[in-house]
Amino acid sequence: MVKPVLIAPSILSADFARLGEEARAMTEAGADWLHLDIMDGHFVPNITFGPSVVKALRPWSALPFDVHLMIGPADPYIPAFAEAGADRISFHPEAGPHPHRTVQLIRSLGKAPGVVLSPGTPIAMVEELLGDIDLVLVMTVNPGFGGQSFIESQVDKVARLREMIDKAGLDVRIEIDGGVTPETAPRVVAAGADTLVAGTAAFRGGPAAYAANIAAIRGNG
Ligand SMILES: O=C(CO)[C@H](O)[C@H](O)COP(=O)(O)O
Ligand SMILES: [Co+2]
Repeated sequence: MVKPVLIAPSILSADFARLGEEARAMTEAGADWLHLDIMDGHFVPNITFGPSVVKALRPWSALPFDVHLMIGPADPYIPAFAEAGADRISFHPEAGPHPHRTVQLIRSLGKAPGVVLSPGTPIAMVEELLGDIDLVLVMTVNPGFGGQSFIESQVDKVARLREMIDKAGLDVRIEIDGGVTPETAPRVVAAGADTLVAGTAAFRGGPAAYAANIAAIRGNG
């Protein structure tokens, strides 16, 4: 199933003192979704922000908010992120003992569930959930920080996952997160990805460069 490639800039690389303006600038520059990285200093070795910041950002952009939870446990906080304005909520299956229950919770709140595979996490961790989710987020860096180098071995994982999804006739997006640049993007798209998160490559150069950055990642640069 071929889908148009969507670009989801991660505001992890935005100017945190001007987050609202940054969200608006990325929206006007042609982004498809805004990716919001939630880190708790426990599941990953970094801390970002919580539902109150998601809520504060909501008036600045009408784009879908793609919330990437790097928190453990995730379930107790999911209703607050849904209430704050998340449209899509993805979680790491290692964050709790019952990932299918987490999928059900996200769905019950009217949001699109996604499961995240870290570089060391096998496809088997999502296989039984594929029929119930909207998206698999394949991480091409270890979660926790922006600006890391793309991990090449994950390209083959994307290809295997695409084959599995297509063989089952499922409508599940494959999103890539970490080290996405105009150079790495075409390789993951060729392997079957249809949604690209970009932090560093989307926000470099400041607001005047955002439209060109997005076009370059999309392959129209
Ligand atoms: O989830 C993340 C890190 O855990 C970020 O979304 C990701 O790292 C984006 O940043 P960059 O494009 O700079 O790698
Ligand atoms: Co992310």
